[in-house]
Amino acid sequence: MGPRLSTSTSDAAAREIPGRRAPVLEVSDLRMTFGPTVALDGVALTVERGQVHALLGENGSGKSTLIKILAGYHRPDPGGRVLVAGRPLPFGNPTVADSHGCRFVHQDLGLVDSLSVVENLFLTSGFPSRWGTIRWPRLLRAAREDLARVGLDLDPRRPVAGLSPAVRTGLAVARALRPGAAEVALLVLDEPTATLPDDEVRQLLDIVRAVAAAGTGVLYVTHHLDEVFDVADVATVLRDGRVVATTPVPDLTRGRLVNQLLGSELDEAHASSQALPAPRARAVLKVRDVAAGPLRSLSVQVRAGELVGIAGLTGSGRESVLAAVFGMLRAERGEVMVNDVSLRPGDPRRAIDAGVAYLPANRKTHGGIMNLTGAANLTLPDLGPLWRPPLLRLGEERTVARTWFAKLDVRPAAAVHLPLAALSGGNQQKVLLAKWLRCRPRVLLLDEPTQGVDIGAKAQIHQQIVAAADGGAAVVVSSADVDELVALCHRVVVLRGGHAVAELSGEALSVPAVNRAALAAERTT
Ligand SMILES: Nc1ncnc2c1ncn2[C@@H]1O[C@H](COP(=O)(O)OP(=O)(O)OP(=O)(O)O)[C@@H](O)[C@H]1O
Repeated sequence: MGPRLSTSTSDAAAREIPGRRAPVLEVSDLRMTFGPTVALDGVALTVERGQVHALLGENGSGKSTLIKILAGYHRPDPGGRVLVAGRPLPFGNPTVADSHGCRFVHQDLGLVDSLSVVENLFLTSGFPSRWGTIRWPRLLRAAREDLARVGLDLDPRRPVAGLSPAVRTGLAVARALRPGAAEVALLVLDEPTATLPDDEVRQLLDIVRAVAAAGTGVLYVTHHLDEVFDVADVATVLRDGRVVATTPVPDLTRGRLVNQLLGSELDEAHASSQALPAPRARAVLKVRDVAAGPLRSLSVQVRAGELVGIAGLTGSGRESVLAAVFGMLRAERGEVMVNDVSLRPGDPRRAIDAGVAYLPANRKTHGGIMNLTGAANLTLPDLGPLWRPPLLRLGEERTVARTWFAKLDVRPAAAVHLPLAALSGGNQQKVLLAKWLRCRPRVLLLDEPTQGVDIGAKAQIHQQIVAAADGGAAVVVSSADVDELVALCHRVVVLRGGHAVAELSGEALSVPAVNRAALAAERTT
């Protein structure tokens, strides 16, 4: 399953040394500027066959820009060179990237929920047919082969809608690896585990190992340091568009990796352990017997100044809780009260008027407005203080934005003026969080608040969430990241099978205890 090597003279650069096959990817001197921003500055990187090569870096360090160049989406500044399995890759053409054997699985997996596994597998490549009739037996056989290639034992006729996130990601990988015009030399995975719970991360890492074992080189973008040690052979760290280091993983320690990432030591234990404020007596948010989708029943009360976590595996109902409380997802049953106001199912407007702010997990579909500036996105929900009819005081808006962006370390400094689309993914997340923190909500609902955020910024975000609670907000955080919940919350409600099966606080609150409760077969409360 090696990469096909061209024999044309223009591909003399194929550089076949007898007995040694060219690396699947060789990047040299890659530079990319967006106006005054230097996103990549002389980047060089090599991925060998069968290697898992982790690519890390702070938010805005240039990872996505590099991937977008490989995918043919961006054209870099002149001078850089990319070889795929020894063949020069022409820039700015997604089809050519594909025919050179580069495949990509982005965070947005591009699956169609209403279709089956087999239909999704053939969606992009077309269905084999004879005289206009789809040859289903052949299709199902090929689908089983595709799934087996990534170690997935799955009925291809199943609808995609019911699959867990790890299996969905595996399916997207299987689709990317479908044999096509060129054999797959390089698979690029862009933060594939951003919102996966621990047990699903393990499942996905098995898939990544299986892909590499078959000879494909894998470029694996992540912010999760544990995954580097679990799955990667080599790690390259970018900072401000430059390669800081490329190190074989056996030569790395966690401390050394953090140092490469941040340019300084970060005391992670210290950074994530916050002194939590003392909750007030008054319950601000009262949720009683709410059911919505996989969530069968949840009752919880949250006091002013209190931080409550929601934990649970995929399918436990965790992902539905905050959307149902906010009203974005119509609850089938139950009651939500904010102080004395009763919220209505499916009526987010009423929730906002009652002082509820909700940061959804999916910033692409429910998040910010990509063509508005960072400052405009920040101030959008509450323009009142900036409004002097008939004018919006733009200077004041920028000052407010600068203050908030400094608190959350939004980069670059020009983010205030830049459209949201020009910010890196992690920095977009920080802007959207700042937007709701600024509104000083009575109830703050946060779904995966630090997804895609680097380890340094995560600590800053946690500080600001705690500060919101200190200011009197009742905060509920739903996260697949159990470490985050344990570091940030007074108590954590664990869901399983749509019900709350445990509530852990004080001494009893720990990562193993939450994981045990999430996995335990029986209900413990
Ligand atoms: N379309 C664009 N226009 C202007 N600047 C851009 C554009 N895309 C990226 N940038 C800038 O290039 C730099 C690198 O961004 P990039 O998205 O590559 O970072 P990243 O390492 O992927 O970050 P993250 O971990 O947050 O996803 C950032 O300063 C970003 O603001």
